Amino acid sequence: MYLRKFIELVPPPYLLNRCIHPKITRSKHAHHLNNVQSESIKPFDAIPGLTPLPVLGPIHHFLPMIGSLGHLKTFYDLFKVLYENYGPIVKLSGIFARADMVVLYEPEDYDQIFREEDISPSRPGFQTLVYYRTELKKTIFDGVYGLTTAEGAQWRDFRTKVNPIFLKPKLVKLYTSALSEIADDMLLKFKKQLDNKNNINKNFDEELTKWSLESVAYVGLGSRIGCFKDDLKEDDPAKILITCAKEVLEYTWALEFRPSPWKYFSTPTFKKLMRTYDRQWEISSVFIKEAKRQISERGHAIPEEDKSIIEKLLAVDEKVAIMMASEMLLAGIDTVAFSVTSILYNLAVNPEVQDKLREEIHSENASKRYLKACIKEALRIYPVVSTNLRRTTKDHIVGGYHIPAGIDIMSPNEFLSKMEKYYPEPTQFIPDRWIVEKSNPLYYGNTHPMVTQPFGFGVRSCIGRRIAELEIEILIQKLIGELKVTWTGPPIQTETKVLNVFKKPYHFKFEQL
Ligand code: HEM
Repeated sequence: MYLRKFIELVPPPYLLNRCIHPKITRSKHAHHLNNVQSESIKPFDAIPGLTPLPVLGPIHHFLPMIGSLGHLKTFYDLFKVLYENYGPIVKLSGIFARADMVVLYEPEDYDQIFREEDISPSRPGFQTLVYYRTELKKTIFDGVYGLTTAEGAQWRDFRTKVNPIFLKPKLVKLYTSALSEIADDMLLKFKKQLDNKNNINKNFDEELTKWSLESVAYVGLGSRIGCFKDDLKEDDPAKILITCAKEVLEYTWALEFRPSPWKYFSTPTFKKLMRTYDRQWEISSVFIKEAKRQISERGHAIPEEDKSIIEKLLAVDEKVAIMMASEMLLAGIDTVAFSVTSILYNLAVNPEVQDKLREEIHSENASKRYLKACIKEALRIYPVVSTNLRRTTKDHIVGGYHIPAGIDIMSPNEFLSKMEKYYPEPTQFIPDRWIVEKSNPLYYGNTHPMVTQPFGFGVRSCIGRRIAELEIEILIQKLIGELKVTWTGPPIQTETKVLNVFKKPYHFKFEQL
């Protein structure tokens, strides 16, 4: 029953193409065109791009062998092929069961839309999670739909409540000592396995995921959850959360980025995903209730500046605290683990950069200037999120075309960040470009500020940025301060599975200094 209701809310792609645009936006569109025709603005339909087949949409372009785009492994490859075939503005209709999309390759063009939309920015979330929160569990969530899935006034209301808590550098810094302890545990794990290179590489992403989960859970759930225990049983809350994080990505990829009829009936994968969200919510609630109990036992008479994120969230509302924990577990595990892998890989294949960083780590220099530059450079070359996204809420005229409301605008940041046009030696890992003087040709400020946006843009940008940066800085300082890292295999490859991921096997070698 729920499902049918949801289908009415979110029509399938071919219906979106046929009815929503013609009926809702085209009327506006036609009116608008009457006004702008004389100014030679081209209509939305004239934007070059993939031609859809009836019912199938443009999926045939992606089919291996017969598709015009071939078998693409990453969003980077997709954006490259589209750019080469169609130029700086490309339309995609009915892909991934979503609304029409337009890729804008000129930073000035998407800058214009992102800015004009930044009062109440809309970014469509995973539709399966939207369904879970707004339909299946509507009565539980009761209007508290989280940052990744809420839109309009509900998003604004939630973000306004949590912004002052997450964006205060002083508050985030309170976590330095706990995050250092967690990084020490990670370092110890690496050190124990130094003699066993195969083991390190086999378990590399799993161990790093445990570290990022342990770190973000400490912030979001208020206690150590014990991811590093040697004998984690299947029913251990830490083990359940590790499994949930993995399953969310796997099932979301299968349901939202591959053809799936989940909107018409509950497929087995869809049911599994709903159960995964249930388990994650239940575990988060248990931890949050425990944190609440401990705080009320201790009493609230401590200085405001010493209060933790969880305490401040609980002061807003218990449901907001659980929802925010759930968001952190969703958005703060793989993103951070991927970014650390990228930094370590780039340091491993650039030993002179690694030496320079180690020198800074061992010095008295507290600015961490070079470390921060290394992180920025790794996020430029390997951003975990390849593209930023906004859904238009009004009409725009961009690049000579009319773009109506309801269109997903994509900025291909990863693709642009690797273009010679924007960065000299774009595929080289050169952290210095983030710190050299203006007169130096490498100076990052020579490029448009919208080209590289690893944490997104404006008021809807990543709320966990400061936490992520702190976690990464602490871990990299510890690892590079004590270990030498090299890479002994062919260049690392990425693929896109919702987020960018590195392909296995890994070829890291760590040595004690
Ligand atoms: C290196 C690590 C990370 C990267 C590269 C990253 C990147 C991003 C990006 C690109 C967005 C979309 C922003 C936009 O649309 O403008 C985003 C949103 C978000 N991120 Fe992160 N993120 C990271 C870590 C984290 C962490 C650790 C947390 C939680 C503590 C987190 C929580 C969120 C949330 C809740 C949103 C949705 C914000 C909203 O819609 O208001 N992220 N992130």
